[in-house]
Amino acid sequence: MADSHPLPQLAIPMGDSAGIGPEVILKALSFPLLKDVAHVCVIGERSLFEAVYEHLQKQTGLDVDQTLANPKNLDFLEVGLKLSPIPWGKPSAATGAASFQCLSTAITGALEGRFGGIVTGPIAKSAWKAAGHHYPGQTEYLAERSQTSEYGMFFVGSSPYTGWQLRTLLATTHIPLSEVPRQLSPELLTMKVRLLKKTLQHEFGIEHPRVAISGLNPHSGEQGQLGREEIDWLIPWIREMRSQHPDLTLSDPIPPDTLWVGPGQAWYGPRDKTAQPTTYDAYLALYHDQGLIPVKLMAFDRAVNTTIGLPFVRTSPDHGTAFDIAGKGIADPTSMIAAIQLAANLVRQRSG
Ligand SMILES: NC(=O)C1=CN([C@@H]2O[C@H](COP(=O)(O)OP(=O)(O)OC[C@H]3O[C@@H](n4cnc5c(N)ncnc54)[C@H](O)[C@@H]3O)[C@@H](O)[C@H]2O)C=CC1
Ligand SMILES: NCC(=O)COP(=O)(O)O
Repeated sequence: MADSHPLPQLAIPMGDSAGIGPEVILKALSFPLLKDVAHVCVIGERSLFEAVYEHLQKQTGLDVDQTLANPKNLDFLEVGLKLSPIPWGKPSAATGAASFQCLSTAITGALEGRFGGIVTGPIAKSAWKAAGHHYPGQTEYLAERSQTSEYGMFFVGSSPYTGWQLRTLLATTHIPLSEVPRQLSPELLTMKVRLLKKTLQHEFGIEHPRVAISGLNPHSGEQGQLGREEIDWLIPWIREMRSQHPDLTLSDPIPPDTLWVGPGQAWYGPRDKTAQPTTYDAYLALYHDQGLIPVKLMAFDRAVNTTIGLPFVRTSPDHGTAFDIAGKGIADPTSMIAAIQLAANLVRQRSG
């Protein structure tokens, strides 16, 4: 397939069919601009998408010609699912098994070179568990299937107000908060910084990246008074990294709250138009919510989650399954559109 088609080849596994995945896929693929960006193959059953299309048409009064792609006009890779009627808002072992099978099929296609990238629909981790698939998320399954030990969860969002791009890597991801200090180590951060530098240089064209590192404790420990990780190993590790990577600028550990003041100003535009916010090319957050609270405050409707370090491109909208609004026709596809655009750009970058 890849040889006969000049556009990047992307697979979109549908995600959990009880959620908004199929809806945001149909909405995103109705954008004519995306036709020139990538060739897309939806992984899931055409009949399921037809049922979603008909439901949204009948139940919500959407002007379907304007807002939804007609499944008749899309390419599907079917995997033999039997999931109708759609269980709106009610994930189960069956929907978990189905979303897992769709992702698995997409990964096989990417590993065989049929797809340059995968744009995942949102899944419910609990439904995967109910189906017997004990992965913390799609990221970890993608890494295992591609035998990738060094990978990272990286979020990218462009401001609609200023055009500034917020890029955030999470050092640890789907683990309990109590585990974070135990899992953080100089070795783990060294790997994450190496991956981040490579990504910024090769995929975002930033030759000498500037990276801000968050402290772990309030006020970055306040000289050990509020926590010792910064003094005991984080600051010595940063010094060592600076000597190993002269082409990279690394900040000291910045207090985890004030770290986000500059990005907030750069995202919304500074109040004082003459003041230049202090910003970095990327932000290394030490745990999931330290990075994702600011990302979602600023960019929930448009940030993209991308897994760096894989042998193929993987992006995803930053939101989840949104079971509370499934089937209502009100899901916003902006993040899915951005995920498709970023995946296409990254595939192009990789193919030179
Ligand atoms: N990449 C993935 O597969 C992800 C999956 N999840 C999964 O999603 C499930 C629900 O997680 P939550 O924390 O509730 O997050 P969520 O993102 O699904 O929903 C949070 C809130 O935002 C709203 N929302 C989300 N996406 C929206 C959209 N496109 N348009 C309009 N409103 C939207 C929802 O209605 C809800 O009120 C969980 O099972 C979680 O594991 C969460 C994040 C990423
Ligand atoms: N909150 C981010 C998230 O849950 C990403 O999940 P996944 O992409 O690993 O499935």
